[in-house]
Amino acid sequence: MFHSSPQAVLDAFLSVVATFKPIDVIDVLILTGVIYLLLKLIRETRAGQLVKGIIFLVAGYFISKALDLKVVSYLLQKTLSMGVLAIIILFQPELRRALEKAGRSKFGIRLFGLGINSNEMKEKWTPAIDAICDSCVELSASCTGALIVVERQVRLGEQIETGTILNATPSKEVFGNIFYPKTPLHDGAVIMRDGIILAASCFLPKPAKDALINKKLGSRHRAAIGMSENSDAIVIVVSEETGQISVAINGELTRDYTRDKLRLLLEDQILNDKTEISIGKKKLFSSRSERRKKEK
Ligand SMILES: Nc1ncnc2c1ncn2[C@@H]1O[C@H](COP(=O)(O)OP(=O)(O)OP(=O)(O)O)[C@@H](O)[C@H]1O
Repeated sequence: MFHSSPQAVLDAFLSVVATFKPIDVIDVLILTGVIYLLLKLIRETRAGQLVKGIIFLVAGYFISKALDLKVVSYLLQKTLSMGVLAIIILFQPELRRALEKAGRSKFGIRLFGLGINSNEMKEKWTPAIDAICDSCVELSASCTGALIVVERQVRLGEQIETGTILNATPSKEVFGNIFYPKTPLHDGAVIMRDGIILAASCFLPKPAKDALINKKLGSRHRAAIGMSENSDAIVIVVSEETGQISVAINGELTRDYTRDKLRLLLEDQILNDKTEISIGKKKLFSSRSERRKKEK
């Protein structure tokens, strides 16, 4: 029987303190970190509703137990024990994104040695950045729609499989040919890896909350937002309608890039490996912040 008198609580507390070892601090810190990440994941996804449902089921289980409702408590117990599997299936995209995010964090990259030496990056990407900037300016002037994905730590094999492998050295002529209307590869996105045009005509994922996005944005811009939400890729869009150059990073689309601003951003992001946009651009759409506002 549990005695909850103040003396019993104090005794229990003192016995915990007496047996506390330095390793327990690490134990507590890890548990705190896991709980913090879970709460963050729940806040940022539709998991919040599910957690409310689980609390409802747990409360129902204890009430039915207390009232000795055998069948109801048996059914609730079985439902709850299957809950873990259901959560994994229902939240597969969110769990996957969270694990990918952990893997591409600075700690994860260092831990698994995935970082690429900066000289190597410069060698591979400097001519590619030139080609992207030159091409975007030309495509913009002729109002030719374009979608260019720069792959970073997260591999985009799933999207690459939907397109056609090219392995081409980037240049404004090659980009011009790919995106020229009515040619076989103009539809879809180009994916670049290690400074090379790896594939063209690739299909990109939709944003998680398509309905919350500015209605003025068409499918090309939405695909750019979706791809940048699902990975750490930089996605460059040239609008067929207005010729405007936009960039999506981390689910946020920023617009009105000139050649110089685009070059600055790409150098900053790719060569200096910045994870956030560092030039002062007005955000047209912020999927995460907008989502949070709507969910409040
Ligand atoms: N999921 C996707 N993955 C890759 N490319 C896509 C995707 N959705 C649309 N596109 C590309 O965008 C084109 C359609 O663009 P749409 O006019 O709907 O978009 P938009 O954002 O209004 O762009 P624009 O300003 O260029 O008109 C398609 O022909 C295709 O090339």
